[in-house]
Amino acid sequence: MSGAPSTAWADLRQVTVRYGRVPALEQVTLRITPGERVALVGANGSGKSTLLRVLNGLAGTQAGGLHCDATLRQAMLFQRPHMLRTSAQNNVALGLWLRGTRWRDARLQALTALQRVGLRDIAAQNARTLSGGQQQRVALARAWALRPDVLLLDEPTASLDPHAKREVEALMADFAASHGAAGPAHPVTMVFSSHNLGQVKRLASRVIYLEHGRLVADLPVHDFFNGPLPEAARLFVKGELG
Ligand SMILES: Nc1ncnc2c1ncn2[C@@H]1O[C@H](COP(=O)(O)OP(=O)(O)OP(=O)(O)O)[C@@H](O)[C@H]1O
Repeated sequence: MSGAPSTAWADLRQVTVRYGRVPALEQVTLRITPGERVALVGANGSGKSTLLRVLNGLAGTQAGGLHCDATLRQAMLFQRPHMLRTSAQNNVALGLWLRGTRWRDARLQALTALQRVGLRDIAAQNARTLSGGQQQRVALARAWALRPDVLLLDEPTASLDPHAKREVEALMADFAASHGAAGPAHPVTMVFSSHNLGQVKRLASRVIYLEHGRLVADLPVHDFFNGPLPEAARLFVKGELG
């Protein structure tokens, strides 16, 4: 990732991503500053996951400029977390070990992270046997243990029941209120995609609405839900809220 230095964590200018002939993002321009809680909303296929993948460096761009502050650490969570066939504690410890922490210390730090998500008691259980909600909490502990400055989440609660959804959402709020390795002056930046507009209202400070890969609205959360919106975004909100 390259580009002009910027105080923003991420600075995208006219970014375009295509999969073959399929346009996934079209000339998207946006800046995200540290500490923001940004929700990405839009219909299926509107480009939310692609935008998260661009921000995480997982997707290549065909056009435009992209700068991300590489000094800030990132972690990413997906709708269905990938758990290795070993204990929850080892699943968390492995992330730390891969970054150079000694295995013994990694296991100890993993326990602390699991405690933080309320799963200390099941640390020894095979992670693959845990419920979807518990697995997502292990994934949050895995991210937490790495003390990221930026947390990217792709529909993290989409496949969870209402109770598990609330638990994971509370942990996301807790995570967003904390700070990463850069220190207390640098609150965590959170970017998440969601189809749950209630969740967006509760967690986001800013909402980005995408349609067919284009950024159609980018507003503070209050304005998104209370102010005038472009027609497509207004109909989307009306439809999603039923
Ligand atoms: N690996 C891929 N190969 C080909 N096309 C892809 C690929 N990933 C995404 N696309 C296409 O790019 C467009 C944007 O997809 P993306 O997954 O970013 O949307 P989304 O808003 O996250 O959708 P959803 O809400 O269903 O998760 C869609 O038309 C999709 O079919």
